[in-house]
Amino acid sequence: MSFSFDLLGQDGAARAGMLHTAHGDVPTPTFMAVGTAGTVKAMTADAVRATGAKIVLGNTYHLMLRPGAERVARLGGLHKMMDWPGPILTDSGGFQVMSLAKLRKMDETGVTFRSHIDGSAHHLTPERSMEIQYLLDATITMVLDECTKFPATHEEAAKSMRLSTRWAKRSRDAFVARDGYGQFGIVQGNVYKDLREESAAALRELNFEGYAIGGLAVGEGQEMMYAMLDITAPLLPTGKPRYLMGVGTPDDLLGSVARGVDMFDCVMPTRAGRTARGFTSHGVFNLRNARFIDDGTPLDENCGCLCCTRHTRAYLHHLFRAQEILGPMLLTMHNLTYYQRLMQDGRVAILAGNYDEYCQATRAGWEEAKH
Ligand SMILES: NCc1cc(CSc2ccccc2)c2nc(N)[nH]c(=O)c2c1
Ligand SMILES: [Zn+2]
Repeated sequence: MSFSFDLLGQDGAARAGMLHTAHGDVPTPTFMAVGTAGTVKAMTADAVRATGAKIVLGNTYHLMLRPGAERVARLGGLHKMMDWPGPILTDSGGFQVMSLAKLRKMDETGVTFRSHIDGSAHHLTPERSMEIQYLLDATITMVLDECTKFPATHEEAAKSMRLSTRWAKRSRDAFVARDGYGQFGIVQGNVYKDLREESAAALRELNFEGYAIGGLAVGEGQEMMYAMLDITAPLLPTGKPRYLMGVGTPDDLLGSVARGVDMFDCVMPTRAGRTARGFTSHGVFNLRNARFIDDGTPLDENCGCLCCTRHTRAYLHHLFRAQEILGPMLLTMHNLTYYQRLMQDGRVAILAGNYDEYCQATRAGWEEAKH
């Protein structure tokens, strides 16, 4: 079956859809759990499935360095290695090189860098990034791009975006098309309307299976991010999925879905789970806070996850104070479940035509934790 996206409903700019892939279907809007080095941190594959997640992320940069793309392929691919038979989206590696690698140099051919793990030298080109994602057997492949720094002048942003556009063409030419597999272009252009328009138009020419909006959530703030979504989302094909990279908080997700985004990823729920921060329908709680020491109630009474149905806030408080590994495990499980519920309930609201009311009620619930 082919890689396809069904648009099932709209409420203003918000969309509800179904993504069909070789590894299964994904209802949208959807939140993708980040499994950077071939694992969603502190979670077994069964635990990730139990959160309601349908698609997870892998990372070209981390996996090419360790255990190595050819080794993953020899071992049967990332799905087999992770025991995750569902769809996997892999980032192309450029973003991580610029944020993690040492001695990096970028030129027209690609990016040269040394591994942050063992100092070995690497040259990542659009062609090599596509080959690595093929070896990983990624369901959705991302083009190699440059995430323009923020802030950037119009000239810097134009130069960076045009390099990404040339790399997108080379990535598209190097992509091995297969039934049920897709490749996404990544719109750049920083905070400049004309550059976002130029980037989107060039990428539409290459007829990708989906489109990501890159270069946001890089310090511009929510207001500017929303302004760029209002400009960029309408430039993308209505019948193809839109993925906002590296976003965000629960509030970011509600506002970005309202502006036409279908797919998200962020380390926020997993990282917060490891640092005792729980996202709930009543707001964010720091479970290390002494006020939870005798609190025998569930973290979130509206949540059906194992953490909320079998344990209490007092137990979570104890686990984090005692630095027990079960603390991060349970809270990661909960946070990912909360993010999935946000998307699932949002999708129902979009299909029912009351997404605005859903957002208002959800935000009102978050206020409770502040009192
Ligand atoms: N902070 C925003 C952000 C995040 C990511 C990383 S998203 C990710 C992370 C891990 C695994 C899979 C995807 C990006 N990736 C690319 N290729 N381009 C961007 O502009 C960009 C911007
Ligand atoms: Zn829960």
